[in-house]
Amino acid sequence: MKKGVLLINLGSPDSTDVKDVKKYLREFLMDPLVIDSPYLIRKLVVELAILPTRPAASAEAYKKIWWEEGSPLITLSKRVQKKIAAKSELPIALGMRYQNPSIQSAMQELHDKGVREVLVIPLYPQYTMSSTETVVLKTNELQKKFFKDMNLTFLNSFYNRPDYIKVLADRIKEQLPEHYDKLLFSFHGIPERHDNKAIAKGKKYPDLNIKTYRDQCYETTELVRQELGLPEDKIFVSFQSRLGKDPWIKPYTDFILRDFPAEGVKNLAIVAPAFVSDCLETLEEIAMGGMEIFEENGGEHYTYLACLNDTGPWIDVLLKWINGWKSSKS
Ligand SMILES: C=CC1=C(C)c2cc3[nH]c(cc4nc(cc5[nH]c(cc1n2)c(C)c5CCC(=O)O)C(CCC(=O)O)=C4C)c(C)c3C=C
Ligand SMILES: [Fe+2]
Ligand SMILES: [Fe+2]
Repeated sequence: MKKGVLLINLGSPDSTDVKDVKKYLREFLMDPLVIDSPYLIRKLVVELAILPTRPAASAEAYKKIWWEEGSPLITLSKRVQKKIAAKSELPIALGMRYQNPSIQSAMQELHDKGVREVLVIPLYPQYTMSSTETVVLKTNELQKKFFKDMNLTFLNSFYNRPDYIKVLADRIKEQLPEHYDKLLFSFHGIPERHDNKAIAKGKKYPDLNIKTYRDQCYETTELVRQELGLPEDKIFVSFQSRLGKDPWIKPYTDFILRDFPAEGVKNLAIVAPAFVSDCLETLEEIAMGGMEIFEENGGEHYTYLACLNDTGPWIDVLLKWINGWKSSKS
């Protein structure tokens, strides 16, 4: 059967217009794996509490980081796709969980090329319901509805794969300033409830060996720390991008950035390993907003370390995974 690869990332609005941002946020936040309340409650929260005001604020944030080619997240994901395609004989398609290019269009593209055996790579190192799980669910749904003759295999997470750890550690090392007091690993947060659901599921199905998202984030950090040969007290972990009033997993990045300078951390390097591509949450929230919080509270030097993006060694790791799958299927 002809093989192909489907890369999937989160997605961005089609433009920085408020109406496009609103459309994107509606699709994103109405996903029951992102806001996991019953439908009517979710609908009320999204339509009455979030959508009247957030799209305008988010559109302003997107304007600060938008590139000539469009959203950084999508532009970088397209570059990754092209670079992999140039080195692989398999068709490589790219879809976004929310908005465009859609997962359906990417599956159609592969199907039109005769591909019936697909490796799906959700571009999230750590799995949780709002990252990998929603991608798996959506892609399976589309397969059942439109592409019954396609067979899907998922690469479900890679937060602890040695080649991922190595490439992430190297990427950090090449950007680390000579002097810094701490290296902060800031991961995208999730509501605590989401990890509690993972714990409950793990108890019910012990054979699945389910880990919480928070534990995976700490494991990625510890493995990278060991790879870099750094002492434990040089490293700190926190969680960014809260939304709403529910408790999210702690500690919170913005609070840490606020408190670090008074604790003697004046010189900070910060990396965001929940993201393989730079995006709104890294470029605006961390590189810009984070620096502002840190400096307003007495911080002196703040260095944001960019994501893996379309760097050669990361492309080579993805190619290695793809080739491993390809040979296991032949
Ligand atoms: C309940 C809300 C949210 C959960 C849970 C959540 C989990 C989650 N998100 C990412 C990755 C990204 N999120 C991005 C933006 C973003 N995230 C939320 C909310 C939740 N995310 C919102 C409302 C937004 C939109 C922007 C805003 O208005 O602030 C992005 C950036 C997209 C871009 O276009 O650049 C990424 C990437 C992960 C990995 C994750 C769970 C682990
Ligand atoms: Fe998010
Ligand atoms: Fe944010």
